[in-house]
Amino acid sequence: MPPAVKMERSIVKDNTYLRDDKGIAFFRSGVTQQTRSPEIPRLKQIVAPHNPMSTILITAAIAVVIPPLFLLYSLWNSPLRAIPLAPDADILLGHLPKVEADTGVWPRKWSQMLPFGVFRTRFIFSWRVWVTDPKALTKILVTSAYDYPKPPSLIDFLSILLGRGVLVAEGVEHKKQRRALDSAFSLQQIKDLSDMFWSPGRILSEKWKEAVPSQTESTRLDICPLLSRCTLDIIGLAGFDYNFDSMNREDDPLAKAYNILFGHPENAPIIVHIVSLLAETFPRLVSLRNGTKFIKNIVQQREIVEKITQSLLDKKRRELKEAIDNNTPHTKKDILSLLVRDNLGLEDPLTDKEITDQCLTFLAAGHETTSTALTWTLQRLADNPTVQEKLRKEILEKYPEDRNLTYDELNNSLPYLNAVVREVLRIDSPVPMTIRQSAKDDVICGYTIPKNSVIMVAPAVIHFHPDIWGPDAAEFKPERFLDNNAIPDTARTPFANLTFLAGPRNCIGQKFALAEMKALLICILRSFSFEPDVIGQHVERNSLLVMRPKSGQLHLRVKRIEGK
Ligand code: HEM
Repeated sequence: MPPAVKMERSIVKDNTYLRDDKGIAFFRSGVTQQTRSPEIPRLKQIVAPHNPMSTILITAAIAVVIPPLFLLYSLWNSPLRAIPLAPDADILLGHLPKVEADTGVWPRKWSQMLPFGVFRTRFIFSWRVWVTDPKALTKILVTSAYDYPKPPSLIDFLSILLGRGVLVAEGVEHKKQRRALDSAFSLQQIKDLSDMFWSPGRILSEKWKEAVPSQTESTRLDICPLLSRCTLDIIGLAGFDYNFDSMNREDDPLAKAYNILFGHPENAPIIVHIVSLLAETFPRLVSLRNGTKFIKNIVQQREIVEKITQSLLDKKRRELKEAIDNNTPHTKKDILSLLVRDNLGLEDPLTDKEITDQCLTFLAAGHETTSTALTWTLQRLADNPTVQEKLRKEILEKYPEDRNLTYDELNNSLPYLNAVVREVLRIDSPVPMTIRQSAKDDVICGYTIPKNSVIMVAPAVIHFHPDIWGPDAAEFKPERFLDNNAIPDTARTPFANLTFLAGPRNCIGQKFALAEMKALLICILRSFSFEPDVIGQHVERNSLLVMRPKSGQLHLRVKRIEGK
């Protein structure tokens, strides 16, 4: 017979009790045989007060109460509380609803009413530090860029979407990838690629002509879908010589998987948003997010994309090998072909996975950014008929014949087009804000920034600040980019204009994007004029990664240009 003490312990530990009319029977986990103890009266005394339900309730109460208390205490105790706080916070959600409403509008107001340089908002349980001061931005984006990575929970989410391409990689991994990509995005390379913009641009025009039959009356048209398909086709061709042909057909497997991946990330279930926020403080919670149906579906689609991009990579390798074996020039111009070629000569070459992850990265970074930039351009032109007319006149006078312009012609011969594009990208930056998290303690604008603080870098705020861009900062005025003297000294730093960010993580595709926007605008403005659907209508914006119209649509009244 085992000693009484030993039995007591095993019962309490096993925690599985049954009471019968003769006393207490206890079971060991996994042991089916019922054992009865002669020590029953004493055991009864020990075990009887334990009610499993109350234990569960107490544990649940602790689990619900302790983390918020801990978070509240961290908020209250944070050195970030010395930074000026934006007003208008909701008691529970803080500034989150206002920051999410109509991109940039509220943070812009706060930045202009609080002292210049830095201010703070609250997202439920965590502070966000918004930086507008150029010296501080130099540190965050350039001199200490690798000490301000993207927040780990964002990296985790982006890795699920994109793999670990250059947009997601951090530190040495990022430096390696960026070096490997540099020559594929060199000026010469972009010049070679710019011929690829014209054919999709003309298909877009033809499609719109079908939708806008009359030359005398305007037609109400949602301009978003075809602009989006057109830039998808361009990045497919330029990125990896892949023809989605998405303006003509909808059954391409890569386009289908990609559209599910990136369709509408803002439609993710609320649990995904909440866990993402909490994961800033409790990183392990990301596993909860990753178990959702939403994320599992994303992983499935990414696997489809990965199979296709791997077969594209194999094709590029075969083409390169053939050229080498036959001693013929390797004439492929797409970014993936160049990456495969350049990779051969690298001391520390990219792995297959690193290369295929770049394909998804190019799609994600280079598709919606450019199409939404064009969406906002057409809206600005519709609202500003004088600018629209002046721009069309410049294009038609300089190039009456419809032909493919070279990169140099696009860049150097149409100053007003250049000014319009730069102004739209300033005032309607497609990436209106980006987010970083300090990897160590630091001091910014004289304030202590402890490790793990979340930093907001927001073109949608900086570009509207009168202390940087002058009193007309909020106005759409392409002319400011025609006359160098019209730009105040405070705006003549890379940190005043952050559409493509700055520093080692700036947009690698910016020359490509500018040339693409110009080529497509030429194709469009030759054939169509635009008016607002409703005069004076404000189009609300929404941005998870890219700033789109909130409704997902933008209707304009479109008319054919006579004779075109
Ligand atoms: C108007 C169009 C575009 C805008 C406004 C834009 C803006 C940006 C911004 C703000 C970033 C930095 C994001 C961050 O670190 O938080 C970025 C990064 C990037 N962009 Fe663009 N982009 C545009 C078009 C393109 C195109 C066409 C491509 C490719 C062909 C491209 C490729 C990339 C890549 C690969 C990165 C990651 C760079 C790195 O982290 O080293 N972008 N872009």
